[in-house]
Amino acid sequence: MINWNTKPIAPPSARRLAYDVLYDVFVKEAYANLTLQKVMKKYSGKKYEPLSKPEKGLLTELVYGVCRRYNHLTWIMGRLSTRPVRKMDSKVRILLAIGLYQLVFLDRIPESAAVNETVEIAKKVTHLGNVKFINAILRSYLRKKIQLHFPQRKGHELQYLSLTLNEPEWLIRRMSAQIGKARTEAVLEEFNKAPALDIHANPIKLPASKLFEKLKFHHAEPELIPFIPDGNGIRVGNGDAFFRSPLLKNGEAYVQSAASMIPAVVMNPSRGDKVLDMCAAPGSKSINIAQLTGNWASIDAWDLYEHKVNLIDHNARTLGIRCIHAEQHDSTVIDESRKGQYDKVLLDAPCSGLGVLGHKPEIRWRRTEDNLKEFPPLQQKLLDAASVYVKPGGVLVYSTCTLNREENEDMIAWFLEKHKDFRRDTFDFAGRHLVEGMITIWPDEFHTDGFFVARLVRRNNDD
Ligand SMILES: C[S@@+](CC[C@H](N)C(=O)[O-])C[C@H]1O[C@@H](n2cnc3c(N)ncnc32)[C@H](O)[C@@H]1O
Repeated sequence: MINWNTKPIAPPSARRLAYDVLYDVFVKEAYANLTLQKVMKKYSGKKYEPLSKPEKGLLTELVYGVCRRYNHLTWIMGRLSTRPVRKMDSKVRILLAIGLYQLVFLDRIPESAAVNETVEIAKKVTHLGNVKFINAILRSYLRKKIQLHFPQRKGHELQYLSLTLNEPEWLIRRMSAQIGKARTEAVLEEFNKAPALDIHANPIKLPASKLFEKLKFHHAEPELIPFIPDGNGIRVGNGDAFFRSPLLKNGEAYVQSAASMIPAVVMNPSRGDKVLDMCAAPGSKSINIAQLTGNWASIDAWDLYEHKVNLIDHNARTLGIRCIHAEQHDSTVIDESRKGQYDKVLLDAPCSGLGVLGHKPEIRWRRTEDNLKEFPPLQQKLLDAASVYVKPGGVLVYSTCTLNREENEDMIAWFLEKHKDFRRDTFDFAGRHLVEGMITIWPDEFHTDGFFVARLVRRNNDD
C-alpha cells in the first residue's frame, strides 16, 4: 500500500556523494560522467529531497577536480606521509584526495569544513586507524603547505610536467615525441579545463535557427559552433538551463561534442545514399548522417553489443529518425552479401580515447602504454572489412577520438599501402583545403575533444 504521508528523505552531502562516485571510478573502473549522472538522477526523484544547486556544483567540482588533479594530490600525500601512497588503502587515498582538493584548489571552502567533513565521512566508511591517519595528513598539510614545492622544471622536466599537467609521464613522453613539446603542453592544458557543453540541433523536428531562439528563451546562452556548417552545432553557456528545458526530452536537440559532429560533415552524405556505419552505438554519427540528408538516406548502423544496438534505436526514435536500421553485428566479420553495396561507409573505430581526456579525465590513470597496442590490430581488421563494402567511386570515412599517430595517420598509410583501390580524397573544412584527405582536431585550437578524420575514396574501375 502506498503511504501518501512519506516525506522525502534528505540526500547525503555533496562530499559523501563525491566519495561514493570516486570510489566507483577509482576502484571499480566506472566512468565518472555516467556515475555522476546516475547519482544526480537518483537524488532528483521523489524518494529524496532534491540536491540543491550549490551541492550539485560542489559534487561535480569534487569528482572532476579529483580526477583531473590526481597526480598533484597524490604527490602531496607522498610528501606528508611515511607510508608510500601506493600502499595506502584506496578508501584512504580517495578521502585524502577529496580533502586535499578542497584545501589546495577551492578557496571558497573554509579549511575546517574541508578537514572535518572528510574525517566525518572517513568515520562512516573505514576503521579508526585510517580515520586518525586522514585527520593527521590533512592537518599536516595545513601546517606545511608553504614548504611544499614541485621539483624545478630544469633537470626534472618530465616529473614537473606530469605534476603540473596531471598526466602520466609515459603519455607526456609519447605525445611529445609524436607532436612536439609545445603542442603536447597546449593540448594537455586544455584537458584540465571544464569542457563546454555542446548540443546538435535536430532539424528533422526543428530548424537550427528556431532551436537557437528557444535556447535563448530558456536562458541557455547558445552560441553557434563556427566550424559546424548549417548552424547545427551549438555551444550552450548555461547547461542547467538547457537540461531544465524540455528541448532534450522532446528530441529537438541532443548532446554531442563538437568534434564528434565532424565525421558526418566530412562524409557529406547525399539524399538517397546507402550508408553503413560499422561501429555505430550510441548512434550520434548515424543520426548526424540522417539529419544531413533530411531523413532521406538508408543507414545500416552496426554495433557489437545488443544493448548498445537498442540504444541506437531508442535515440533515433526520440529524434524522429526513421532511416537508421540498427543491427547487432561483429564488424570484423565480413558479410559477403553486402560487398560493394554502400555509397558511403563510416568506420568510427574503437580507439585509445586520448582525445577525450577532457570529458573523461579518469581515463588518463587507466591507460598504460601497453594498452595502446591493443587498438591498431583491431582497427586494421575493421578497416579491411570496411574496404569491401564501399562501391567503386564510393567514400570511406575513418575517424577516432584519439591523438595517437599509430591509430591515425599511420593507420591510413598502412591502409592505402594495402588497398591500392583506395586513394585519399581532398576535402574542405573550417576554411582549409585538406589535400592529404585527413584532419586532426586539436583541442587547443578547436576547444573541443581531440579527433582524427580521414576521407578515402574507392577508385572507379577506369580510375
Ligand atoms: C567510438 S565508439 C562509436 C561511437 C559512435 N560512432 C557514435 O558516434 O555514437 C566505438 C563503438 O564500436 C563498437 N565496437 C567495438 N568493436 C566492434 C566490433 N567488432 N563490431 C562492431 N562494433 C564494435 C563499440 O561497442 C562502440 O560502441
